[in-house]
Amino acid sequence: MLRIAVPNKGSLSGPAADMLHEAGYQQRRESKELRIVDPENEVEFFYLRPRDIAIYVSSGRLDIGITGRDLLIDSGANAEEILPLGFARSTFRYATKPGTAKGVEDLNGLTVATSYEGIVAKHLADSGIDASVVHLDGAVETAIELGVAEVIADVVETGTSLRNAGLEVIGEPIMKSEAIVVRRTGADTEESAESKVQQFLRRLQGVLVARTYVMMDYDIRAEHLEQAVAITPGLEGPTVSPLHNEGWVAVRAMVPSKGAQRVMDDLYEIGARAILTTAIHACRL
Ligand SMILES: Nc1ncnc2c1ncn2[C@@H]1O[C@H](COP(=O)(O)OP(=O)(O)OP(=O)(O)O)[C@@H](O)[C@H]1O
Ligand SMILES: O=P(O)(O)OC[C@H]1O[C@H](OP(=O)(O)OP(=O)(O)O)[C@H](O)[C@@H]1O
Ligand SMILES: [Mg+2]
Repeated sequence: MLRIAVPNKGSLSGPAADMLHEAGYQQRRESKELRIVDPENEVEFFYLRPRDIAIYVSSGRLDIGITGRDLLIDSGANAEEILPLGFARSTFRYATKPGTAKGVEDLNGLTVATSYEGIVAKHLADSGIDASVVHLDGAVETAIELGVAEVIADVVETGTSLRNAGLEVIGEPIMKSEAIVVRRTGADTEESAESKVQQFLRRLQGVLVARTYVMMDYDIRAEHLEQAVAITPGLEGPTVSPLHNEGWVAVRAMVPSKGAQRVMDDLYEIGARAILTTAIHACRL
């Protein structure tokens, strides 16, 4: 049975459960459940604090886990990213009251409050900056107002929390994060478990593709086919079938959903008609 760690709370929890559900896995019915078995798929899910997941996985007790890239790096655990999942995207940045500092080079002698001590201590050391780091559990934006630090380093998505606290980002982002699948570094799983891991990853990749592509069908005169194929190259090449109406062909290709309307406009311009897009519910590439 494959043992998988899933975030139990926070920004990662809901989207991770949705993705697993879309991939055909059973998920817990209520948020107090700590583990569930999905016997049909031979998988056991453990609902753990996102911050702890890389540590459990690195211990070898759990095969894989879903966590944030920033949390993995912060933990310093012996685990590696094996698949980015495209949700819970954020940046990790320094911020201060306007006028305190312009960049990381101005942080010497200051105190930085953060929940991500591992990332910050390493970044300061790598930048040759001698600053103190104070660890807080969350809501670090308030630390400056309350005099605990002059600088914070935190997750920034929309920037709303920073604006509300009257803070502004300084310097370049320390890192970009998103939800990821992690696995113990150098895990030498036995063959049957390895094939289960690969099947799990293929299912999640299928969800990612289904979320980012649509299926496009259209009819076009054969003499414009090459132009049309250049617009909709598909993944391995589009399917082209003859139409009963002589001189016309039907084309079917996967197209990134972002920009699908523009693709339809371009196809129409070169003479394509009956252009349809349909959602993809699941796929294996
Ligand atoms: N506003 C946000 N937008 C996108 N991702 C976020 C946001 N806040 C946190 N994350 C991501 O969520 C992960 C942190 O999860 P964690 O559960 O520890 O914090 P949280 O989502 O802030 O929840 P909590 O309410 O418990 O603080 C990190 O990978 C982080 O980058
Ligand atoms: O840029 P924004 O869109 O405002 O998002 C970033 C904020 O979201 C998270 O906080 P959360 O609400 O989880 O509270 P926390 O600080 O207690 O973790 C994160 O720690 C930032 O504070
Ligand atoms: Mg938080």
